[in-house]
Amino acid sequence: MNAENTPGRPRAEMTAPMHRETVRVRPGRTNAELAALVPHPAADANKYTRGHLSLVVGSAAYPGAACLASAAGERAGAGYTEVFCAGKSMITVRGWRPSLVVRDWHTWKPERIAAVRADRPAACVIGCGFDAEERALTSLLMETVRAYPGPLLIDGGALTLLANATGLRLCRRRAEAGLPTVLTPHGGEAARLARGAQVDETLEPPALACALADAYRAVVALKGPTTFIASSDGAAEAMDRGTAALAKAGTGDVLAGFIGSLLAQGIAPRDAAALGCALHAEAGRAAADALTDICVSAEDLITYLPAALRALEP
Ligand SMILES: NC(=O)C1=CN([C@@H]2O[C@H](COP(=O)(O)OP(=O)(O)OC[C@H]3O[C@@H](n4cnc5c(N)ncnc54)[C@H](OP(=O)(O)O)[C@@H]3O)[C@@H](O)[C@H]2O)[C@@H](O)CC1
Ligand SMILES: Nc1ncnc2c1ncn2[C@@H]1O[C@H](COP(=O)(O)OP(=O)(O)O)[C@@H](O)[C@H]1O
Repeated sequence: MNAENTPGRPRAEMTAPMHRETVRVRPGRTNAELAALVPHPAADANKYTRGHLSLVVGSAAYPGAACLASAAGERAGAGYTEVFCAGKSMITVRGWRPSLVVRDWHTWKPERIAAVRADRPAACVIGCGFDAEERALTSLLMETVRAYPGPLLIDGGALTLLANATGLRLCRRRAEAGLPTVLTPHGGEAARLARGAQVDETLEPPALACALADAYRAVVALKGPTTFIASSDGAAEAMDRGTAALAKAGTGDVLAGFIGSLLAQGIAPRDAAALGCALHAEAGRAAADALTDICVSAEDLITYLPAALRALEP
């Protein structure tokens, strides 16, 4: 890595020519900018004031994704982490971490969640470990997009189920109601979202992130070796702190848990995406320093989150 690319150093904004479109690409944020966003608990905090994170995750096919996302959410600071998963996944999630509150996702009623208040922040993560072939999950997703009254992060198989005219309309309706949505696609999921919104899926990643953000009226973190974070202002923020050690199954589920937890603690959606992605990348670096870039797995990112937080400190 050359000195210009050292994480945490301020770099200049550039206008990059993109495939068939030009978007502004902003450099990633500095350590000081990110450290200022970290939600340290107030002295009089309780588990409810620290943020209520609901995760609707983990089909019977993928209980591991529920474990990873929810443990990441808890580790990143949410005060009350509640997991709604397939009945068959419950025993796995409970056994993995007893501090998680685990329920059958048939009991998930997004419309019964009280409106999110500044002194009782909350957020929902949906889709990690969704099996997109399981069509019954479409109604669970669409009902959540329609009725969840706070910030909502959509990841994994739910992105595939969202990529159609109904998903597009419901996301736009959330934006009109002032409810933030964050989408965290990898390259394959981004292409599906693009097809669902009649966006050109061959755009270069920064332009694609911006186009998806505009179409779905959402904050989009398009993941890859460099992750591009966009909202509908036409600029993409480049987060290039990562390492190839992160290229293993399950690391995206951990990222969804980190960002969801920051949303649940009241951080604004674009800031939560920027801070969550940077912490995830720094955790990958710290884990690779200790374990080598060969041996890191998704669970290690949860273990190394404290090192990532310290890496941002001035
Ligand atoms: N432990 C667990 O329980 C885990 C559970 N998980 C859960 O599994 C569910 C399915 O998610 P998934 O990502 O495994 O598969 P899916 O999105 O159906 O398709 C993948 C296809 O997309 C394409 N593709 C193109 N670019 C790509 C890119 N950059 N990165 C990746 N793929 C890219 C590529 O197609 P190709 O280019 O080969 O044609 C590839 O074949 C989801 O709910 C997730 O949360 C996982 O998180 C793992 C740990
Ligand atoms: N070569 C790489 N360099 C840096 N980060 C990477 C690299 N490959 C993958 N990542 C990161 O790892 C994560 C993978 O997420 P994802 O593909 O959704 O995994 P999964 O679905 O298995 O959980 C993303 O945050 C991505 O940015």
